[in-house]
Amino acid sequence: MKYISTRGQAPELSFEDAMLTGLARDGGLYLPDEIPTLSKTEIAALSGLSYEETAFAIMRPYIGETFTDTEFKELIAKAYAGFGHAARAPLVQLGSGHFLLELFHGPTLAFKDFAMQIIGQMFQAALERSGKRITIVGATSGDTGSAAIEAFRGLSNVDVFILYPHGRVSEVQRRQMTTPSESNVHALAMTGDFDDCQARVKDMFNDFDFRDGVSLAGVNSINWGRVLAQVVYYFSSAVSLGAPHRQVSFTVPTGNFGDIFAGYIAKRMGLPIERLVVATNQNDILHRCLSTAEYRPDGVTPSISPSMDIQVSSNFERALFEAYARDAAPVAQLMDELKQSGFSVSQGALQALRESYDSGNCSESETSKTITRTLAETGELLCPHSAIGVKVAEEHLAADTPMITLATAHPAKFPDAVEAATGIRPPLPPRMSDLFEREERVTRVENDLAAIQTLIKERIAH
Ligand SMILES: Cc1ncc(COP(=O)(O)O)c(C=O)c1O
Ligand SMILES: N[C@@H](CCOP(=O)(O)O)C(=O)O
Repeated sequence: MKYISTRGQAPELSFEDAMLTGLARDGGLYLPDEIPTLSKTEIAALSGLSYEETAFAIMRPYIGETFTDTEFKELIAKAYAGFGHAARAPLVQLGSGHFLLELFHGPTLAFKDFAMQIIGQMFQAALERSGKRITIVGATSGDTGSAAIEAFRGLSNVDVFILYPHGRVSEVQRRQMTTPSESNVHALAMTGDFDDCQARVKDMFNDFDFRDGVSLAGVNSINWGRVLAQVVYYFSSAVSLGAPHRQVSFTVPTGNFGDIFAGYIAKRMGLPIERLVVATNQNDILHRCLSTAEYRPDGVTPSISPSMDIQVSSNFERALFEAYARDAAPVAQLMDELKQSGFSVSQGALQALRESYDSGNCSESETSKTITRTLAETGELLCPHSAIGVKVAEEHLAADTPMITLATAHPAKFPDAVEAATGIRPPLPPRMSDLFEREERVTRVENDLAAIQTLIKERIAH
């Protein structure tokens, strides 16, 4: 299988190279040249498998010769061994036809662990083989950064730099990034919002001297490997509710569009998904675009769901590529327009997007009320991001099709918002109970590309 760029001007790569490359050299995102499909019989055969076995079955067709079957099974086993729940991604029932997929039992308590843990294993194996050393630079609104640091801390052939928006992540998220003591971990608190952090990361990829000089790699969901690993839990959850003999729908709290795009891939692979619902917070550019065709970022407004405070949604580019029938030219054109004031999606592409995705948004007060009400009605304590999913899902429930809402983070990552809504301050799991006593190590940086590049070069020279 070959990987192609959404902008059509970068070399085609193997899985291993696409994974280690991150952003394509034309600024686009890599996607497989064709999406493999599973027959009904093959999907039915997933029933009763462990999460690890399902991960192998779903991801294997994409990885080509990168790992042997035995190697890949070992990497998967190591990736999920540290999860705090035997099912890895348990499904709980919230109400009639409505289920919650708990994706927060990994080491950093957010869904990012599902992909980052296996990416960490795959990077390590590939780097050990090649003897190469890389510099990972990532942008985070809180969860990707902590998951990446957890996956790469202490590795001798990797430095990991994480840019997060200063003052705009929760204290737990910040401490998860600033308290690891390993010298290859570099938490950078940048002035600005998540979109600024992500833009600087993309600038670094587009500066080829810098990129090649530091052997830059990316673990944001610009990396296809991240999206691929997230496809697995769509299959595991749908099959446990009766797929492929029954359709299911999903609602996904959405920011950078990686998670819901993984659902789209699952559907293209043959999983009978009736609807994929994009749930946004007040930074609802995706909902507005799906409603009006207009994609015009107007600044991020901080919310109680900070991980979704995003207006320049990276993976929407992959969705556009599919909506334009994989024609890279209009996608490249729209991405150029995005650098100015934004763009309008053509009517044909809008129709294609609407065939794939429904959408809804959720205000701050609705988010809080949903946390309060869900606890009272079901006993489930939601994080604000998951609450947005639940609220929007409730607006899209259909009589005959079960709805699965993705619970993307543990409530203890956002204790202030949860306590304000319920009076309960959710405790951290015992393994993290000393998080607030650990010493923090962080560098404050301005939104200044050259200064950040200099800092990175100086740090890796040591
Ligand atoms: C807790 C949480 N929920 C939802 C999202 C949105 O996911 P995505 O960016 O894949 O759309 C994120 C981060 O992006 C997150 O950290
Ligand atoms: N919400 C994310 C934002 C980055 O998303 P990614 O999936 O592209 O890494 C975060 O928590 O950092």
